Amino acid sequence: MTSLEVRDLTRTFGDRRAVDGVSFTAAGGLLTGFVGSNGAGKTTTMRMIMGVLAVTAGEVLLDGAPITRADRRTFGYMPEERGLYPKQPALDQLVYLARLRGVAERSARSEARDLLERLGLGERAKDHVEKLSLGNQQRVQIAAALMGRPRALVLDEPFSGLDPTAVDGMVDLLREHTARGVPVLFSSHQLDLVERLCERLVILRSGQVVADGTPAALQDTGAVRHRLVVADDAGWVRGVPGVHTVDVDGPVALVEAADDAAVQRLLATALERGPVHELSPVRPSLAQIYREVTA
Ligand SMILES: Nc1ncnc2c1ncn2[C@@H]1O[C@H](COP(=O)(O)OP(=O)(O)OP(=O)(O)O)[C@@H](O)[C@H]1O
Repeated sequence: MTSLEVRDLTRTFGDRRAVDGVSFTAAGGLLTGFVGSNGAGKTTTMRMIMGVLAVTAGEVLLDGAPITRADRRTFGYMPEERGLYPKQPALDQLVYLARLRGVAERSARSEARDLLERLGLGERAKDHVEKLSLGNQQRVQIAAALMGRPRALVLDEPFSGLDPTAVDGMVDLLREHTARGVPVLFSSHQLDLVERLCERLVILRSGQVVADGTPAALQDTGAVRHRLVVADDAGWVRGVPGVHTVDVDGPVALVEAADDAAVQRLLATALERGPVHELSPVRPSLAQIYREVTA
């Protein structure tokens, strides 16, 4: 099991702190989602992890020790700026990249064929990259990061531009890597996807970590919400003490209760007024949590 940690990572550009004391761990065997609005500092953090950008302060640790250049060569990295050669066939390019990582020619070729096949590009392996659609170029880029049994994966927006089938293929591949203990850190703006995939989530705002944990733990922090469905208009919930009304839409109300007593008061009041069809706790979606912590 490999663990990748950043500690107090900071990067300034002029007097602007793009990354400001960021600490988190991408644990081995887990998919860690890295989210935050445009300009929050995700790419800058990933570049520092990969050593393509110098750190202003802080450190990157692999299994508890300062990371070395040799360590980084064993990583699979998908940079924000895609780096494929347009005039070279996809297959040759993957083989070349794997050879740079020390993989023998024959196994590199068979691995590249296998990966392209699994990413739906088996028939296009000999096409020049420039002849592929953008989404297919993206698939080749993914294959490039996954070649040669990487020790860790750092992927900047790996899902952008992929169709749902390619997303599923990619997820299966990533899970094979986590199954052998590899830490996978990936950035994304697709919160529904992040919610579906991630065992761990790090949310960045203005260069700082504002949330870090499992999606379930993040969903459990903050006030518990309840959804109430009655027979008639539920506007009366606004008058129940200890209950903050988030939204009322006809007979359906979404509320935040201060404590259990307030929930019971809400239920008692509802029953006095007529039938109650539903009263249930509601976990906030990741999108809601994201909006709250990045607001
Ligand atoms: N080379 C650079 N020179 C100056 N400023 C930079 C440089 N690289 C990044 N920045 C600034 O650092 C901040 C963080 O940018 P970064 O690209 O890391 O954000 P991001 O979270 O990856 O955003 P996005 O979701 O848009 O990709 C931004 O304000 C950006 O303008």
